[in-house]
Parts: sequence; C-alpha cells; structure tokens
Amino acid sequence: MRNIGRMGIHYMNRLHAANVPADLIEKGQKRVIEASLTLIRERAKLKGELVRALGGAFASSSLLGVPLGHNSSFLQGPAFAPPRIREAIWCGSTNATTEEGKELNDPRVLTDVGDVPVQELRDCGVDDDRLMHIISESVKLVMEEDPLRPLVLGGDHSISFPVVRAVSEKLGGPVDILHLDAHPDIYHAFEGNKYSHASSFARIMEGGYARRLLQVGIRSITSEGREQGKRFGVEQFEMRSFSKDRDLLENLKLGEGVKGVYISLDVDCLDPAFAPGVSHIEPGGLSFRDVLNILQNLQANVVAADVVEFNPQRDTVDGMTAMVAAKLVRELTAKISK
Ligand SMILES: NC(=[NH2+])NCCC[C@H](N)C(=O)O
Ligand SMILES: [Mn+2]
Ligand SMILES: [Mn+2]
Repeated sequence: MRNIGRMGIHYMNRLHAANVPADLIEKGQKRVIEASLTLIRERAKLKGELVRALGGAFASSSLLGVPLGHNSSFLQGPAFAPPRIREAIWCGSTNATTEEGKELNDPRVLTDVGDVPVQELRDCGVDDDRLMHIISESVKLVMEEDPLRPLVLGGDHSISFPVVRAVSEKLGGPVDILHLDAHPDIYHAFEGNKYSHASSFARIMEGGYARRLLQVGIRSITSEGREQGKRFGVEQFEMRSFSKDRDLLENLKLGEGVKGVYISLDVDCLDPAFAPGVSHIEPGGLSFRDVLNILQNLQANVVAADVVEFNPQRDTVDGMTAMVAAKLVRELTAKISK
C-alpha cells in the first residue's frame, strides 16, 4: 500500500515515454484536482452553514487531513496518520470533553472536512509544486467558511509550508508561529529537496509568511540549522536550557500587531518516552504536560494549527502515540474554538 504513490508516478512516466499526448494527461489531472477541491469545498460549506445555523461561535476548529509522507527524509509512515488520529479523538476509552471543559461533540467546537486526497493526486502524476498549491487551496476553502479555522492533521512536516502560506495569504499578512519540534526544519533544501520536511520553515520565512518564529523543544540542530535560524531571526529555544526558559515559555503572549498565531506541533517535540510513534526518535524532549502548560497558558488568537510527524508504523501495538497526537489535537481545538 505504501508504494502506490510511487508506482503511480512511474506509471505516468511510462505514459509520457510511450508518447501519450501531454495534453491528455494534463486535462485528466485538472479534472482530478477540481474533483478533489470540490469535495473539500462542499464539505467546508456544509460544516460552515451548520455552525452558523447553530449560532454563537466566533471561531471553530475544522479538521483537514493531509496524508502526505513522501517529503520525509527517513520514513514515510506519517502518510497514514490522519485516520489513526481521528479514530483516537473519538476513542471510547476517553470522552469528548477537553481539559477545561469544551465539548468536542458540539460542531461549534469541532468539525471535519476530510482529507486532501494526496495519494490519488500523486497517482495521476501531479507534481509537488502543484500538490503544495492544492494543499494551500484546500486550507483557504476552509477559511472561506467563517467561523471555521483549519486544524490540519499531517502528514510529514513539509505540509506546514503550504498551510502557513495559505493562512497568511488569506488573512493578508504574516502571523506569529509557535513551532514545537526536536528539529528546526530550516535547512535551505535538505538532501536537495526544497519541499523536504526538514526545510518547511526555510520556505515559510523566505515567503514572509511569519513575523516571529519561536522554535521550542530543539535538541537536534546542525550548524546550518543555527545559521539559518540567525539569518531569519528565529527565536530558538533549545532543550538544554529548557529549565531556564520554562517560565518564559509557560507565559507566552504572541500575535499582537499581526494577523494571528499559528501553532505547528511536531509530535517528536515530545520525549520518545511519551511519543514513541515518530520517525525521528530524539531523546531528551518535552513531557506531555510541558507541552500542555505552554499551550494552555499561551495568550493568543490562534488562527490555525497543525499536528505532524505522527508515524503509525512506529507506534506501540495499543496505539499510544495515536492517543497522544489525538490529545494534542483536542487541546488545540480547545485553544482555537471560542
Ligand atoms: N520534521 C522532522 N521530523 N524533521 C526531521 C529532520 C531530520 C534531519 N535528519 C535533520 O537533521 O534535521
Ligand atoms: Mn519537524
Ligand atoms: Mn521533528
């Protein structure tokens, strides 16, 4: 199953090689892209109408899955994360109430517009330039429907670039970003791939989509990561000084004077003891409660967020990391919805 995407690309290459007219392929791709966007557009419209009809919501989280794993430099399992996270959000072992009392069953708090069909698009030969634009377009379709705000389920971390681009373009200016991760993901082009999951924040900063970028949980950083951080004025908070920074990080106020705040949560910001189901095991990380303390105390208008890099193929048999990722989504929902 995990190779369908690649087989799809090879299949398209064979069609090109066999002199299948390029415009035939191009026209077919356009129809598939339109169909993909139509499904998301109509679901977002319906959920928006529903929330507005119920009334009283100023901001409301809406899940958008982006099952994309091929821009990972290591394992591609994050492509399979969105359905596993949804399953865990609604798992009967817990309940539908967030820690401070929001009801997830209430569509004014949480709705779902489904997944961008990444596999299907790649199978038709859609390349990454276009795929990234389709992801951006999908995010904008959610934002079109006031009061819906996108809560994106990755996927590897490459998806944050098209998502933040869309949020910034749609709101008409930069946002402040709180980025929790073991890695800064700011290489100019990791292993030659400008869309790499290790390069998304280079694209975001180049594009001018963020004013401030705060990176928290960092404990795997190369000299390029530090240089690029300086170059873009990134505020990098490393784990080795976390006990010193804790006070500041648990009392953050962000987003004043910009369009809002974006939160990007790479599950590997957590210590692998809390979240073993990730591609890049990096000891010495945050505890789950550290992350919740930072989130719950954050003063900010959170306009959108993502949870990325959960790899179900590396999870424990009881799906522990799926529950961890789901709880991050639940508490982000609480943060966004009001
Ligand atoms: N989004 C991520 N999990 N990125 C991990 C990047 C790992 C890469 N090997 C590095 O040196 O930084
Ligand atoms: Mn990352
Ligand atoms: Mn990471």
